[in-house]
Order: sequence, then structure tokens, then C-alpha cells
Amino acid sequence: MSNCLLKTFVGDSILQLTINRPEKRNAISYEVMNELDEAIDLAKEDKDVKMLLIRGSGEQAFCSGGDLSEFHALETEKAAFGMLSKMGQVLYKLATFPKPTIAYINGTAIGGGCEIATACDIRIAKKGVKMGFVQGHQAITTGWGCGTILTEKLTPANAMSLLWSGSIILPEEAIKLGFISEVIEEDEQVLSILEKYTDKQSEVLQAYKNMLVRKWEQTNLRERMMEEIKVCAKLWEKEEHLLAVKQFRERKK
Ligand SMILES: CC[C@@H](C(=O)O)C(=O)SCCNC(=O)CCNC(=O)[C@H](O)C(C)(C)COP(=O)(O)OP(=O)(O)OC[C@H]1O[C@@H](n2cnc3c(N)ncnc32)[C@H](O)[C@@H]1OP(=O)(O)O
Repeated sequence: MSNCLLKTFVGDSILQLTINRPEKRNAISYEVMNELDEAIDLAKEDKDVKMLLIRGSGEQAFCSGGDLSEFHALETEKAAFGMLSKMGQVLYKLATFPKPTIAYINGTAIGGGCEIATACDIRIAKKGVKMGFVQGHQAITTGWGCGTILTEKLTPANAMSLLWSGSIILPEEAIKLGFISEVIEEDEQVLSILEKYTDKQSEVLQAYKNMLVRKWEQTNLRERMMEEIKVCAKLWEKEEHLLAVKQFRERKK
């Protein structure tokens, strides 16, 4: 059995999903996508799960985005769209998950790693971690549809600044931009922060989440994410992007 996504209960009612590929800085492979998809479905139905918490394994990374050692093989728009839309569906499911979702950014969050965090309701960062929507540096756009979600959650100017610049930022700046809610020094602090939510009844937590989800259904969030994904797929097959991926893969040779 694969252990690329660890599922553990922390506290009484929080299901923690840990992306467990530290040797690849917790990059997202097809296997992780499938496991995430399945875990989200199960957690939705599980009455014991009040809240989802997503983090990366180890100290170094939350998630380094798509697994370039796997996805470099996708060289056409059609092939790229297949992968991007698959993860886009998973992240739509995460964004509209009926219970609270928290990203604990315990290490570097790059590219698609920031997209996963964006799909969560609340982002908590460990002191000193680096975060960046670096896709523009690789001649693509956010390919899993979460640029759209970012514009729902941050002010348009702050969302555009992050997406256009591709800047790597630290938690202090991320708080100012509204991307991060809290910064902690020790992993253990996450639980005490989350207690102020988990001490409420599930019905209360879910009713508030439903307000957001209803708005996103009425404003066709899924379709808007798919439009975003199509744009990335078009850029994916271009020489500039294929070259950027090649450069990353060959940088240590
Ligand atoms: C594809 C979807 C798209 C989207 O739609 O959003 C994206 O996600 S685009 C962004 C893709 N991700 C990246 O470009 C990040 C690439 N990685 C890095 O920039 C750096 O690795 C890091 C995340 C900043 C960490 O740097 P550092 O701590 O110095 O570690 P190393 O660079 O030495 O990496 C260790 C090890 O991990 C492998 N690795 C890291 N990221 C990925 C990745 N995304 N895919 C595959 N493998 C990855 C890296 O190759 C190293 O392995 P070895 O060379 O075997 O040691």
C-alpha cells in the first residue's frame, strides 16, 4: 500500500492529511492526487471528521507543486490538460469541502503547493517558510485552477501582485497580503489555534462553510477554474515552459 498521503487523527476530530514525499519536497504525483481525492471523499462522509488539516512531511517542505520528474513527460496541450484538470477537480472538491479546511504551511510552498494552500479555508505558516506562485517564472500560469480561488480570497490587487510577480515571500508579508492568518514557531501550536474552531458544533462550522460554497456554486467557480486550467494547458506545450522544466531537472548535472 502506498504511503504518499498519511491520514491521522490529531485531537479528537481533526483529520490530518500529510503529503509524504519529503525526498521530492512533497511534490504532487498522480498517486498523491488519487489519494487526496479518495481521502477528501471519505472525510466528507465521516461523522468523526470535523475539520481537515493538510501539511507536508518533514521540516523542509509543505509542497513543491507538481512532480516535474513525472509531469515533464507531458508535452502537448491535451496531455497537460489531462493532468491539470485532474488536480483541478481535486482542488475544487477541497475548496468546496463542507467542513473547515486548514493548510499548515510547515515548509516551502511553491507553485502548486501554494494552490493547495489557497484551496483551504485558512492558512497557517511556520516561521521562516518560503511561499511563491512561481508558475510565471516557468512561462505558465496557475494550472490547477487556484489563481481563480486566490482572487476570491485576497483583494484583487494582492492576488494579482502574487500571481504576476511570482515573488517568493515570507510569512510576515503573506500576512499583510491576507494569504496567511497566523504564524507559529512550533508545530504543536497548530492544535491550540484550531481549538477555537473545533470547540464549536459541526452544524455551526458547516453552516458557515455552506454560505461560501453556495456563493461559489452560484458564480460558477468550477467553470472559472476550468477556464484557468485551459489557459495553462495551452502555455504548457510551449518551448519556453518545456525549457524551464528541463532546466530545473538538469540543474544539478
Ligand atoms: C505542475 C503544476 C504547476 C501548477 O499548476 O501550479 C506547478 O506546480 S508549477 C511549479 C512546479 N514546482 C517547482 O517548480 C518547484 C521545483 N522545486 C524547487 O524549486 C526546489 O526543489 C524547492 C521546492 C524550492 C526546494 O529546494 P531545496 O530545498 O534546495 O531542495 P532541492 O531543490 O535540492 O530538491 C530536493 C529534491 O526534491 C526534488 N524536487 C523538488 N521539487 C520537485 C518537484 N516539484 N518535482 C519533482 N522533484 C522535485 C529535487 O529534484 C531534488 O531531488 P534530487 O535532485 O533527486 O535530490
